[in-house]
Amino acid sequence: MGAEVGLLLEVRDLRFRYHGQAEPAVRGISFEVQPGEVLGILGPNGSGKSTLLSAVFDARKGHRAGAVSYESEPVTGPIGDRVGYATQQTALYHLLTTKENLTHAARLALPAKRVRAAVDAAVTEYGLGPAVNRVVGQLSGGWQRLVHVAASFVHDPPLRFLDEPTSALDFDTRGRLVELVRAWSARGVASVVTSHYPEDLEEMCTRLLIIKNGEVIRSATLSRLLAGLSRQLVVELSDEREVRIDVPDSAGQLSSAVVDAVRDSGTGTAKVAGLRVTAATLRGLLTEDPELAGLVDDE
Ligand SMILES: Nc1ncnc2c1ncn2[C@@H]1O[C@H](COP(=O)(O)OP(=O)(O)OP(=O)(O)O)[C@@H](O)[C@H]1O
Repeated sequence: MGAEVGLLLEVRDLRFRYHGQAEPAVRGISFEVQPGEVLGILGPNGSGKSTLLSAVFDARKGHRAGAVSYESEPVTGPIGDRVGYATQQTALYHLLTTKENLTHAARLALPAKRVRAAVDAAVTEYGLGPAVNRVVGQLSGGWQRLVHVAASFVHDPPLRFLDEPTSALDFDTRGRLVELVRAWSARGVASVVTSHYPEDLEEMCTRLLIIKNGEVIRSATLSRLLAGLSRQLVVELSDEREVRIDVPDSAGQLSSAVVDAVRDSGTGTAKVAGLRVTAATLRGLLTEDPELAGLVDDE
C-alpha cells in the first residue's frame, strides 16, 4: 500500500427512529471507513447495531437524519454495486440450489455477461463446491450462512456490511468467515462487521465502535483500546475481596508482592484464595472496565 488513501465511507451524526417509536434507535453516530479497513461494531442485544448498518444507506423505513458520503461524494440515493450487505437473517431461496441462489443474486447486481464468471468465482472463493448443486434448504446452518454471505457479495463490492456473520456458527465456519474478511482486507476491500463476540472482532478488526443504547461509548483502534488495559495480578482473598497489583517482573518478587498486597489490604485474617492475571484482550477490557462491563455475555 504505502500511499495515502482517501476515505471510502464517511458517516456523520447519523440518527434513526422507527415509525411509531418515541425513542430513536440510533442517536447521532459518526464513523469513517478506509479502503481495506475492517471496522467492528460491538454492542449488546438491542443496542442498535443492525439499525445503524441499514440506516447508513437508508434501507429501513423511519425518520433518518445525518450525512453519508462515499468516496467524498454525498450519498443521496442508492449506491448500487459499490456496497454489499449480508443481513443478520439469511436471505435465500430454500427450494433453489446454491448455484441458482448465487446466479439470482448476481443477475440482480451485475450485467448478464458477468454473471457466470461471478458465480464461479464465488463458488471457488467460499469453497462452496460440495454444496453447489444442493438445495439450500437442506444445507446446515453454517453452509447456509456461507451461501448467504457469498450471494450478498457476489458482485465483489469494495465495501461490505456484515451483520452478526459469526452468530450461531460452528467453530470451523466462524473461522472461515474471519479468514474471508481478513483476505478481503488484504486486497483493499473494506468491511463493517457487527458481533456480540469480542474474540471474532478482535481477530478481524483494526478499529472498533462500541455502542450502547444507540450511542457510541468507545471508538478507537483495537490496539489503542487494549493499550489502556494494563495486565494486573489479581490476588483473590479468602474473604472474597480482591487486591490488584502490577504483575511482578520475576517469580522471585511474586511472593513478597502478594504478601505485601494482603498485608496492605488491612485484613489480618484473610488468606490468599487464588491468583489470576487480567488479560489484555477485548473480552478482558469488557470485563475489567466498569463502564463496559455487562455489554457482552460471558462465554
Ligand atoms: N422494525 C422495527 N420497528 C421498531 N423498532 C425496532 C425495529 N427493529 C429494531 N427495533 C428496535 O430498535 C432498537 C435497536 O435494535 P437493533 O436490532 O438495531 O439492535 P441490535 O444491536 O442489532 O440487536 P441484536 O444484537 O439483537 O441484533 C431495539 O430497541 C429494537 O427493539
